[in-house]
Amino acid sequence: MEVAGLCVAQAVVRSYPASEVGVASPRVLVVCGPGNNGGDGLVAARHLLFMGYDPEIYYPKRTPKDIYKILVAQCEKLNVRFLTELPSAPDIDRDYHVIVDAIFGFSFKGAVRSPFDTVLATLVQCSTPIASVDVPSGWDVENGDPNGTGLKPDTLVSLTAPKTCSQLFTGRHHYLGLRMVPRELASQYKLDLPPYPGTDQIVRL
Ligand SMILES: NC(=O)C1=CN([C@@H]2O[C@H](COP(=O)(O)OP(=O)(O)OC[C@H]3O[C@@H](n4cnc5c(N)ncnc54)[C@H](OP(=O)(O)O)[C@@H]3O)[C@@H](O)[C@H]2O)[C@@H](O)CC1
Ligand SMILES: [K+]
Repeated sequence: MEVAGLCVAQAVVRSYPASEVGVASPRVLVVCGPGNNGGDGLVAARHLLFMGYDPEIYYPKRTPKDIYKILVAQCEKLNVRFLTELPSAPDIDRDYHVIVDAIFGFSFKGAVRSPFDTVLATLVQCSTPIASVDVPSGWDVENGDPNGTGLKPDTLVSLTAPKTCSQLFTGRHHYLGLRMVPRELASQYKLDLPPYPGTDQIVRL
């Protein structure tokens, strides 16, 4: 999860460099869900801070497991702000340069339940670019967003290997991250993963 979050932070900085955003510390709204996808978001927020960005976190459903408590405590110690409410779409568009969607990953299924139904309804209305972690939240992991009413991320950070739904991603930036698939596993599952450049943990697809 630590490496996954680092990959996400690197992808955000590459897609939205401060020089292009036009401010010294781009403001990032990191929206976290209750599982490991949300954990990736908590880690990414911390790394974004160290990369000179200005992250804030909305984490409405906290799973009481030590791993998440520790990740929250690390952010709190660094004075990363946790929002008690998700701002409205116009306020998000006014106040943030990027949204990190770390709500659901590959374990999402069925209809979106509260409180994330209203969270996604707000994010869908935003024009701020969205960087989705592993799977655009609300998309079916296999079939994506057949009705075209869900999130339309500008960046997708696929982790380990792109999920089937990533074939339907139409945003500008697609990265693969988590450079730690054993060769035997890649061969067993016939994963045709691209080489990572140099020492990078992400590769642009
Ligand atoms: N190699 C790996 O494994 C690595 C995995 N990594 C990351 O982990 C991600 C997978 O994490 P995961 O398995 O914890 O689940 P995830 O996708 O975050 O969401 C599940 C949570 O969502 C909820 N939920 C589900 N459906 C719902 C619905 N319809 N409506 C509402 N809620 C719903 C459900 O909560 P519940 O409501 O059941 O309490 C559950 O807690 C993966 O995509 C990648 O990002 C990397 O960190 C490192 C390497
Ligand atoms: K996601």
